[in-house]
Amino acid sequence: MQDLYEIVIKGTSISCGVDINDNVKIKVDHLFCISRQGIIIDIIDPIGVDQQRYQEVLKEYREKGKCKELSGDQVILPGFIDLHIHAPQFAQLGTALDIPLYDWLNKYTFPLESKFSDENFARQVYQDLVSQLISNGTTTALYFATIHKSTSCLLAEICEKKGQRALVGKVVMDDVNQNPEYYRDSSTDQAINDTEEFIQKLLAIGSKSHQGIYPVITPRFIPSCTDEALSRLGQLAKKYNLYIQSHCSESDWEHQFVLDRFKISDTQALDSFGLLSNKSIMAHCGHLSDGDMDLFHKRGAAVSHCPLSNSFFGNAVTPIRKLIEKQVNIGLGTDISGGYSSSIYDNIKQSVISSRMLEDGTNKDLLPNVRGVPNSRITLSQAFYLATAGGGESLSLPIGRLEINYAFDCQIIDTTLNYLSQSSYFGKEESNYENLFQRIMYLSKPNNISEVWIQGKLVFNKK
Ligand SMILES: Nc1nc2[nH]cnc2c(=O)[nH]1
Repeated sequence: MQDLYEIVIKGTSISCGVDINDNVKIKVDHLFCISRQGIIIDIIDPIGVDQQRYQEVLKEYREKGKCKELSGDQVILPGFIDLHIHAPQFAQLGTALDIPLYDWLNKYTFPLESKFSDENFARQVYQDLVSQLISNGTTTALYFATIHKSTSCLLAEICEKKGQRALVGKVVMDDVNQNPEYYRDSSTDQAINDTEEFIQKLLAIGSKSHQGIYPVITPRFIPSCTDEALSRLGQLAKKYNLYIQSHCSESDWEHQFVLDRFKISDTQALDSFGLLSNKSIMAHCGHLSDGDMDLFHKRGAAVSHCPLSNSFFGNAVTPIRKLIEKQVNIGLGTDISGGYSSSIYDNIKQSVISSRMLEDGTNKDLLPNVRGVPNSRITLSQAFYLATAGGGESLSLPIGRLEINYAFDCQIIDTTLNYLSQSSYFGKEESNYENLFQRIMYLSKPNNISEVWIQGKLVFNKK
């Protein structure tokens, strides 16, 4: 007879609470029981009513050699969900952040992305990127590829092989007046036909994958697309019930461009083309009006908050606390390479810092009472929520929480490196886990991540 569980993991987890305003939830030395499909189907507490079952399951799975027991110096965190990555831009990560968005796109980014017609080049960059993201604890990734159909499929295949859950879009840029000749779809028809072929290929890859691979409708942003492409992409999204991603009100320039072209906001324009749905994830959104936020909420659309990138290109701090209060779905994104880091940890930190600067204001020459925007700060556990459960809710997938019926996507943190643990100073009482959580968020380095699991499979092992 088949075992009930494929594997049992014994260890201590830190995961977010039910609500974004709750503190993190700590489960000390629990048994996480994982099905063959990679789903957490049972979590057993060593104390209380489950005590006897705990001992029985522990004994049984130890004997079967199917129990993995973490040490007291290891902690399980949910894997991170990165809701905004430009995969080709990994090749220029950490460079070229010296000029505004429009110039950056034309001077550095479009020339780089145009090279992804070359399959060998694309393979090298995409393999390095996916490996690095996984080792950074990113278990689900929402990617923009490039305009090239075949290497966009290649990115999905690489994710599938490496075991990362991925949502991938072939980028559409068809407006001859807005995109350089060397890097644009050759016509609107071709952009749409390539997108439809790409969707079918990804649906086929996804149907065979263990962890999930999904196609995404990807108009780069309104400035790069014709009205016809935008409306046909909206129709394709509806026909196949697909995810949609784009940029929305990212900078003064982009926000104003759409206002000038349509006399309505970016949010309203995306909506008018059928591109704002409960499967839409829009990057940045730093310049949304209150009405735009209400429309996001009404449609169930999500914001991918990219605080590092926004510090360079956003011209403003995205008011995340206000979006939370308006019950808009929000997750975090690295925005490689508008953000210089491929780590969601760095974006958790920056989201807290940016929100504090928004609240306090930045110009010392103004009086404190007019310097900032009151009630704008978010807490560290709210930022962690965005990186985990918030990402899962944005994608409507059962990911981002270490709870029953969620995928077992996790990162195992070694707290002995980089002085994360304070137990040698203060003892090992449970009350220190809240501090440990904060130190993991603020102080950990990539080498603190010793293992990464996606959909119940070990996909990264530092050893
Ligand atoms: N940050 C960012 N914004 C964009 N807007 C359109 N394209 C891009 C891009 O590649 N990065």
